[in-house]
Amino acid sequence: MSHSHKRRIVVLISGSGSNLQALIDAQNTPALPDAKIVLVVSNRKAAYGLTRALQATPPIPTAYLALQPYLKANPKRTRQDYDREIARIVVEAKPDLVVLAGWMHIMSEAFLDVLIGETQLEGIERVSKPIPVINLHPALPGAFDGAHAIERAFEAFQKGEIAHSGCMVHRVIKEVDRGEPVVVRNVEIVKGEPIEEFETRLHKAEWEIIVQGTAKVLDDVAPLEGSS
Ligand SMILES: Nc1nc2c(c(=O)[nH]1)N[C@@H](CN(C=O)c1ccc(C(=O)N[C@@H](CCC(=O)O)C(=O)O)cc1)CN2
Ligand SMILES: NCC(=O)N[C@@H]1O[C@H](COP(=O)([O-])[O-])[C@@H](O)[C@H]1O
Repeated sequence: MSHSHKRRIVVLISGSGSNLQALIDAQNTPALPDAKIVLVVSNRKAAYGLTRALQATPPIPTAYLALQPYLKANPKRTRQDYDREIARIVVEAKPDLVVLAGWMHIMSEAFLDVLIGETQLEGIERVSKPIPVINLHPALPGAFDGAHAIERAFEAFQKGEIAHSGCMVHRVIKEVDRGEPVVVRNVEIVKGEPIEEFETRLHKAEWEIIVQGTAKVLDDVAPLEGSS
């Protein structure tokens, strides 16, 4: 289907939002044409990424929902109920694409089933076309799945187990960080350097690949008008 209006992106964050900022800055540039971040969702109230969204021009709507307060307020509900609530917030924004940009929460199938139209939530239309979800991960495919990947890769390099590390954007499936890679970038680790220098190098690579990966999947799911 060719595209006549801005392609809609929802971004999920948990922290500083430097990758969200890369996406904000790339909107409607040749790197990310005809694209609009329509909502930023955080599971942490103090996430600076929420501030980045509100300080964007024009400001980007935000939503906040944390797991533990949700369970405390709803003692009969489960983590899956929480994930469905996140899915509701996301789907109501009618995205073409969902980007996990430092979202530090493992999504159960309850979330993914809503996004692919398998589950219909009460009060909202069933998703008619699966909404792709992608994730930015600070390691190479199959290398350091899960949390704290940067530290684990750096430690493995010190032990001589790896020659370099990297980062990737991948599709999100139930199995954490095992979805199909969309963009993969090797990142050098220099012998003797402090982890901070490696981390800085890696984040700079992430800021590039998150835009590339978002543009690539958007072009798959909502091609620009006139594109082949
Ligand atoms: N179903 C999927 N969910 C998520 C994926 C995925 O590929 N499939 N990617 C992750 C992102 N991620 C690494 O890239 C990641 C984030 C968080 C965790 C984790 O262990 N989270 C803990 C809580 C940690 C905390 O609150 O500090 C948890 O969820 O219990 C692992 C990997 C996003 N989700
Ligand atoms: N497993 C997921 C994970 O570790 N994600 C990592 O969180 C950081 C978010 O930074 P940001 O909040 O500045 O964009 C990024 O380094 C991203 O790779």
